[in-house]
Amino acid sequence: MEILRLVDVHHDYGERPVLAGVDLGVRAAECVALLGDNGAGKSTLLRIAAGRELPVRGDAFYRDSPADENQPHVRTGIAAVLEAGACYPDLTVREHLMLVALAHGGGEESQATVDRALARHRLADHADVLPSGLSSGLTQLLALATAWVRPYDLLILDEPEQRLDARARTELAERLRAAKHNGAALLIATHDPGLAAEVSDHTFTLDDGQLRTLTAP
Ligand SMILES: Nc1ncnc2c1ncn2[C@@H]1O[C@H](COP(=O)(O)OP(=O)(O)OP(=O)(O)O)[C@@H](O)[C@H]1O
Repeated sequence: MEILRLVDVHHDYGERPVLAGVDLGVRAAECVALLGDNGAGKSTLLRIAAGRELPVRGDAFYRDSPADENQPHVRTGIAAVLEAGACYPDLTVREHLMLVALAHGGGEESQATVDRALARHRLADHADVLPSGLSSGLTQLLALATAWVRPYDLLILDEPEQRLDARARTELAERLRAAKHNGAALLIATHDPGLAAEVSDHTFTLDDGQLRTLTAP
């Protein structure tokens, strides 16, 4: 079944159209990757898919109901790591992840879940560090780790590879494939065609506000 569906989505910020009739479906256990030039509209599309922004025309559906982050079931089901997330300056890496795990109902399992996420994101040695003490790559890994300590069935990531070194990028691809094999639907925007080729079932470029198929299975 389609977890995410965009139907004839149009969006603009004033005069210039950013999205001009986008149709897209993402099924369970499927990854869709978006490539495209700077300013092509990828982040805009992802924000609409995550229910953080309403399109000026057309519809975005999460599991057949409007994708609207004000709805609790949408926040429960969609894990989105988009533009640089907000950090609490006085919470450590571990405390950030515990906060997310507990807020999403992790309960007694949260500690073990967070320990696994720290290890898998190479953050174990930085668990007690404050955000101001993290490098840009480790900050990105913390943002990505927040999605791994909570349940979701739709994962939306905007340029998840940014600022990661080669090994971290390889590990990211492994985690994304694992998430897909566990049944999640994935939508990612990336400037790394290699990452798209490694993890996606369908890759599109966003050009003149429209999706064009780059590869098909
Ligand atoms: N909040 C906003 N207000 C006004 N214009 C915006 C806003 N957000 C995006 N835009 C504009 O919409 C267009 C698409 O931006 P968007 O960030 O979606 O592109 P992108 O494909 O993600 O780019 P990049 O690869 O550089 O991240 C750009 O021209 C951008 O300047």
